[in-house]
Amino acid sequence: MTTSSTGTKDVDPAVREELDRLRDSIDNIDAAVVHMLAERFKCTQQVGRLKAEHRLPPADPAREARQITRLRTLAENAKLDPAFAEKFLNFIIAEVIRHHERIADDTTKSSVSNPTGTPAPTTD
Ligand SMILES: O=C(O)C(=O)C[C@]1(C(=O)O)C=C[C@@H](O)C=C1
Repeated sequence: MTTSSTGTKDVDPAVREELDRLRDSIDNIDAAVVHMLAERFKCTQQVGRLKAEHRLPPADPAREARQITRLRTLAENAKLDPAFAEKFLNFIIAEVIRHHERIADDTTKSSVSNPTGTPAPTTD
C-alpha cells in the first residue's frame, strides 16, 4: 500500500470496500459524538444560567475531580486510554467554563443596566 498524499484511489477493490465500510461506521460515530456533545452543551448552558442567576462560581473543581475519577474508570473498562479520556473531558469542561463566564458577565451587565429587572416597555 502506498503512503503517498494522493489518497487511496488505486487500492485493491476488496481493501477499498473494507475501508469504505469502516469509514461509514466512523462517520456514524462522529455524528453521534456531535449530537451528544450538542445535548451536553444544552445542559451546561442551563447550568451556566442557573449559576449566574445565583452568583455561583463558573467552575467547581471538586465536581470535576469526581467526574475525572468516574470517566477514567469508564475508559479503563471500555479499553480506552484513561489519560486520553481525562484530557478530552478537561478540554470540554474548559469550554463550558468559558461559556459560564460569558453568561455571568452578560447577567451582571444586564442587572447593572436594569437593576430591578423591569421588562422593557412594548412599542405597540
Ligand atoms: O456541574 C457543573 O457545575 C458545571 O458547571 C458543569 C461542568 C461540566 O461541564 O461538566 C463544568 C464546569 C464545572 O467546573 C464542573 C462541571
